[in-house]
Amino acid sequence: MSSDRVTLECKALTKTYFSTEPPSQVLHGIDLQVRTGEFLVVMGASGSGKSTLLYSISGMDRPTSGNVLLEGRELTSLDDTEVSRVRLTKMGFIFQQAYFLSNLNLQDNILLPALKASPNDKDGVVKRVDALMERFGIDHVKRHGITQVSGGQLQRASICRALAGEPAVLFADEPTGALNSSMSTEVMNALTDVHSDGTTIVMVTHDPACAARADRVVYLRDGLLVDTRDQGKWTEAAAKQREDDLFSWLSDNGF
Ligand SMILES: Nc1ncnc2c1ncn2[C@@H]1O[C@H](COP(=O)(O)OP(=O)(O)OP(=O)(O)O)[C@@H](O)[C@H]1O
Repeated sequence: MSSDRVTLECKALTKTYFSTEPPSQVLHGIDLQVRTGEFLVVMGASGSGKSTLLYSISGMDRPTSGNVLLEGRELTSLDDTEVSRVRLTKMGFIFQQAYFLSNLNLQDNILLPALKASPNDKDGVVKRVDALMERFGIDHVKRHGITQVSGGQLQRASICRALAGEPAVLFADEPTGALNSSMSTEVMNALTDVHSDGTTIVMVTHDPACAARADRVVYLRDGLLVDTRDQGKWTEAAAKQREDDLFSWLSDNGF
């Protein structure tokens, strides 16, 4: 359930890639507010700029102009070291491919960033990570290597790692993109759970079934936000209807 407070905001955000000839402007002035506790999904056709938007508002990349504010703090004026610190302590990330170190077991991979963020709170971090792994059903594989678990387990481990530092916002870029449909449901159930705890989530997805879980969906076309859809709270009972409604809204937008 989202509140009236705003956790993340961008204003007049633009992004031009100068590595191409000619340079290509991908974002053309995005204004967006993400409320505290909100689950927001960004959709749009391939190449519309969804990942670029996600990277630009999460400090993974620098926008060309405009402002990004996290909990009221201007990110765009920080230097790279300060941005890295904000990412480590205030943000969690889940990607399509789970990036883990092959020489560490699952638990140590999950612990790594949170221990880096809070080196003086080792006991607290370990306790939190243990609780997360139990909650998301991977405590029995915590000593396994990363090639000894399923894709769904690995992605749930990514969620644990992203939440271990108690982030203000969780960013997910196609978190189910590499999963089959039952693993995808597993992961979306986990994210729905995380959201019901009050975590703010911003997710990019192509999948209407995943997007149907969100409180709100925004539609990006050629680097502009052209439509927004409030969906209210997701329930399993109404899931099919909600997916159908979302699908027709997406079709109207040319998806
Ligand atoms: N680092 C980069 N340098 C130059 N151009 C880029 C770079 N990253 C993305 N682009 C271009 O920017 C445009 C938007 O890409 P982006 O990945 O943000 O779109 P998307 O909506 O997430 O696409 P998809 O759904 O296919 O992942 C594309 O034309 C892409 O080729």
